[in-house]
Amino acid sequence: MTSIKQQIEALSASLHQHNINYYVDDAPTIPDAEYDRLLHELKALEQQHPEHVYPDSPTQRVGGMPLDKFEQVTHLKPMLSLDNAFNSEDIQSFDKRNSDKVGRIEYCCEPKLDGLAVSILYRNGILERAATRGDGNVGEDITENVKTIRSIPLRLRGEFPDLVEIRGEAFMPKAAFDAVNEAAKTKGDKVFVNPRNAAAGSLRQLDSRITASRRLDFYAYALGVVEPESWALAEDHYAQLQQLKSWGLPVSREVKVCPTLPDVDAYYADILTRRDSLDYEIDGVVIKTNSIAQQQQLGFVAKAPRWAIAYKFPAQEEMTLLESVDFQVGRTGSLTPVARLKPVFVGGVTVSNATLHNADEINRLGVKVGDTVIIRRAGDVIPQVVAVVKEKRIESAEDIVFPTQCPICDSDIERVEGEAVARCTGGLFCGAQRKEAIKHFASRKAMDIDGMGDKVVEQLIDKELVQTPADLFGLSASAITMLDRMGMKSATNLVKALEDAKQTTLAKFLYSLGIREVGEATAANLAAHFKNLDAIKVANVKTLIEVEDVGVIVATHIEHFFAQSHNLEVIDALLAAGIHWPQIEEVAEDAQPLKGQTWVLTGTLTQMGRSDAKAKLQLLGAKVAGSVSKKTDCVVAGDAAGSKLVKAQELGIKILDEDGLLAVLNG
Ligand SMILES: NC(=O)c1ccc[n+]([C@@H]2O[C@H](COP(=O)([O-])OP(=O)(O)OC[C@H]3O[C@@H](n4cnc5c(N)ncnc54)[C@H](O)[C@@H]3O)[C@@H](O)[C@H]2O)c1
Ligand SMILES: [Zn+2]
Repeated sequence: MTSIKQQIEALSASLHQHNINYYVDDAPTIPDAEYDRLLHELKALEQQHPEHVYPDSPTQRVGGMPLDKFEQVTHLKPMLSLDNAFNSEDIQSFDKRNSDKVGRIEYCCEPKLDGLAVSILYRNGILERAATRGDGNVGEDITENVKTIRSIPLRLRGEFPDLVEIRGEAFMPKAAFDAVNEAAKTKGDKVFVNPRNAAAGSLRQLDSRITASRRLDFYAYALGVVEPESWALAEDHYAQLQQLKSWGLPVSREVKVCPTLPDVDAYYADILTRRDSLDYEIDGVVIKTNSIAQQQQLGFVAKAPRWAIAYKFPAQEEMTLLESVDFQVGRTGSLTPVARLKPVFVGGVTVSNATLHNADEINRLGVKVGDTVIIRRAGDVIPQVVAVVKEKRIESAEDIVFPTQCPICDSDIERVEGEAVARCTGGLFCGAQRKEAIKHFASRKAMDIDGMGDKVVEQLIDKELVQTPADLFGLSASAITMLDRMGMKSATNLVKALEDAKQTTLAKFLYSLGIREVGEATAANLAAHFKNLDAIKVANVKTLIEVEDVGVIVATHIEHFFAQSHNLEVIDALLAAGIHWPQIEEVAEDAQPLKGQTWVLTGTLTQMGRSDAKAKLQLLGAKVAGSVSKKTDCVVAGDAAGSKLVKAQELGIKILDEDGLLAVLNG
């Protein structure tokens, strides 16, 4: 059995290490809730065994420590932490303990901003020095960085003391946090776990240009040292904050005087409901004794004032076990790994699933099945796995393996090089992709089935009248009348529209299959190049990239699509249903009058889409380029054509308007 002393030492050592991770490296490895539990455990042990309370215990000292890469600043008055309360009873006993000593207390309530404490010294109204809290006695000189925060005045306004120290919270607004992490992910840099760590990491930069780019903000919440001491400060905390405001310092609009405890509870409840809509993170409210005289009577304990308390909100980060990973197929075939978690209460709800996004994200996190992970749920945002608690990794933890077959339709899964997302290639057949596939198939630029809108498609699938596009052509008018607001007349019209749609072109048919990245223009190029469907079915990447505008990625998608037997079955069924198109004639050289020419399209065409025009020009043999150069043979200038038209004029290149183009196309 370990002795109490050993237990206390082990807990202290662990908390000390977590303090370093959090305050020095800005990279905690466990969620705050877990840290708080460990600290609570230590406090309880120390209470039972006061002989083992050491002066350097994490319960006795502010957790931070100044880094020696910064100049050190000794605070004129220590910067302390706050005691925590987690429920209304905690607040009641806080109030009772204090009012027993000093009589009835009025409170001032403020949001507990989730950033880091900063002290700013103004001498004769000029910002002289700014420092972090550090270990409470010695902080770091971050003057240059603090000066980059736009809301902090470099010079005070109005009437102010000769020397005044302002204390407040520097924080990173939610939007700035998202932007910083988005950019870091793109660059493959380290991602911050939460806005607090991001703010601390940004403010403790040796290069203040980096700090400036991070869009930090600041709210003042207290006065430190003031000289001369006789200077007329207001007598309560709320009024002092108004003084700070009159000097030009930003003060939160949410600060409120709460005369009674029920007012305090109401304040807490109100701001908790608005937590998600605030521009910045808060992790609770700070309840302060409003009267400065009462504050002085109450004084301090080891590392916190007796006259204030932090009333914490439910944690937004928790840790739990990742039990398994499932793969969901989205409506466009994308495969999303979903973490199945041991249920955990976080952000006010019980969470048992979290998205892992894609393979890149899994690699970035280095997460395995069987790991203990940190889950973050802030507001309505879907729960995220933000980190692995590496120290809790078990030996039997297993790598997450992506399936090679679609869990819904068993088609091959492809992950094209350079793309983060893996996808099911069974687009025409896959149950997960059915609705999107058929909506696309029926759309105007594809098979152009009149009256087959999105709503109709959705109902046909929901009522299980249709599973693949081929089933559309077997629909009877009486079956169609089962849909909402579909009388016999409209149903008959729809059957007729289906019949009419069977007559199409190879290009439209290819486009309607919904092959990834095969748009109208590519479909037209494929049709013109291969001239019949059978040739396209057996084409491979090597032969496909010979087609105008088809690169390796598109070619890979096409090859994979036609390699799926289920897709081929649906195509056969479509042809059996009577879909047909005119044979594409071998185009003789002289039928390609624009062979060897380079054309450029610019401006808006009113009678056809740009991609249509491009495909038609290509059929006539022209190459269609994106920019004008000396090698350009002709520029088609639609409405509002701009710089390309000007350049063509400068180079003396032939210019056609839309009518001119139509004349060429219609031969
Ligand atoms: N995950 C980890 O490994 C780890 C390690 C260490 C600490 N922590 C977390 O850090 C927190 C403890 O940190 P702490 O000691 O810095 O204290 P704290 O953040 O709980 O409370 C004190 C701080 O609140 C801030 N504050 C915000 N708004 C304020 C306001 N209106 N008035 C006054 N102060 C305001 C100040 O910066 C002050 O220093 C806990 O939540 C703990 O879980 C986590
Ligand atoms: Zn599938």
